[in-house]
Amino acid sequence: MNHFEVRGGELHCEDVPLSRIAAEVGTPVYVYSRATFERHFTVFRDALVQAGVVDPLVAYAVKANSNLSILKLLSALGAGADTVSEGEVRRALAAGVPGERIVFSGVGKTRGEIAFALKAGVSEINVESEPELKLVAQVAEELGLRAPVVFRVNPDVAAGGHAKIATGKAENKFGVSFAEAARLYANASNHPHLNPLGVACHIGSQITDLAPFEAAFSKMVGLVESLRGEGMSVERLDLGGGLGVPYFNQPDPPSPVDYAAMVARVTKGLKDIRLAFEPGRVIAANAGVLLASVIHLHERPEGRKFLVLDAAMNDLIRPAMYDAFHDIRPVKATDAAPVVMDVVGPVCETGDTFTRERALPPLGAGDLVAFMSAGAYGAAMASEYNSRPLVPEVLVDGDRYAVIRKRPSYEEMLADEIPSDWK
Ligand SMILES: Cc1ncc(COP(=O)(O)O)c(C=O)c1O
Ligand SMILES: N[C@@H](CCCC[NH3+])C(=O)O
Repeated sequence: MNHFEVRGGELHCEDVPLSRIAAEVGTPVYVYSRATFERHFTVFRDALVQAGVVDPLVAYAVKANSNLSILKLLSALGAGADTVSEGEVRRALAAGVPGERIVFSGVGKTRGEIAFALKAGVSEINVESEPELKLVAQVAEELGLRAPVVFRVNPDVAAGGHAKIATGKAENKFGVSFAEAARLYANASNHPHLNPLGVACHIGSQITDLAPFEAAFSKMVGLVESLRGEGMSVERLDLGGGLGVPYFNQPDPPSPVDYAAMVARVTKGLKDIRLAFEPGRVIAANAGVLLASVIHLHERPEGRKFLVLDAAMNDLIRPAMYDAFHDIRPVKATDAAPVVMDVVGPVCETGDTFTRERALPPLGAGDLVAFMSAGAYGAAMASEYNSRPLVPEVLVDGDRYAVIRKRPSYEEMLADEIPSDWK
């Protein structure tokens, strides 16, 4: 079931023509399908349950798309939240995610953030280094409580994909090294203010092959067994996120069903353990598009064509940052022969190029285009670079839509700045 499809010659999100949103809200704008978000979450969770995983904690990675309305609808389906800052913990709480379904990850949590999360009753603080373990213990002692900690272990597994989003190799900053995990776990077990619950790993993002997951998860299962063998209690194994999504012309990732079957197979020997997952992209990416208007087509006499849009790298940074490919579709379908062009934004950076030499239908000023698969790491990574107001977001539900983050006015954009009165 695809909720972004051409009907009557025009691209729709569910039952709403994208041209209507462009006319009423303006462009650039992110447009999300509620039904797709809900389906993706349900498919992921149900795949695990059907494969035999009992009561998985599916903690949606808030960073992928952190809009409160999105968090609210996932929370209502039973989703937890994987968070990496106090801001994300606050978002999750504000959206109604109960503390016991919140995971707090990240390599540099501050004292204040740890205190906030502990007071909020998060389910696990994923500790990523020895100094952080000490800090969590200190804060827990000051607050007079026992901190639920899970050790994020770096399994030293290469996940493939773009180097900027690989996290599971020893050279990456994430997690305690495999070799020190047992010692730190034992220290925590003997500490009055620490309650070690288990271990976690997250090896990267947009992973399109099961093999690296399987290699990492097998190591984690071995670690749980050896910790238990040394008499330590391990009740949780958090397997992170990272499952890739189809980005049009790229290798098809494994389905959630294949992923779940592998998880069930690799973990089946472990008894009395709760599995947790932190999927982000697989829930959000294909649930959203970035809708933009063509400002003009600039044709050089030598032949190169630049399609200049009103969306730019500040609205969708993935192509500039990771050379990411997003399918670009005209909102009005046409059979006209394609033309080869570069698609660029108005920002003053050469990197503000969404794609080079892409064959697209003829397009000109005022035409609308949609960047597909933009629901994850799109709006969440947007900025105001070049003093462009933060891109708004719209959620579609059947034949209705709601603006779930408005476009700030220029006055609002400037309002937080305090001009100094220095001479
Ligand atoms: C700790 C952690 N968990 C989960 C995720 C979500 O990853 P993805 O969106 O690839 O599922 C990330 C981002 O890669 C992460 O850093
Ligand atoms: N922001 C990245 C994914 C990073 C995942 C965060 N650990 C992307 O758009 O592909």
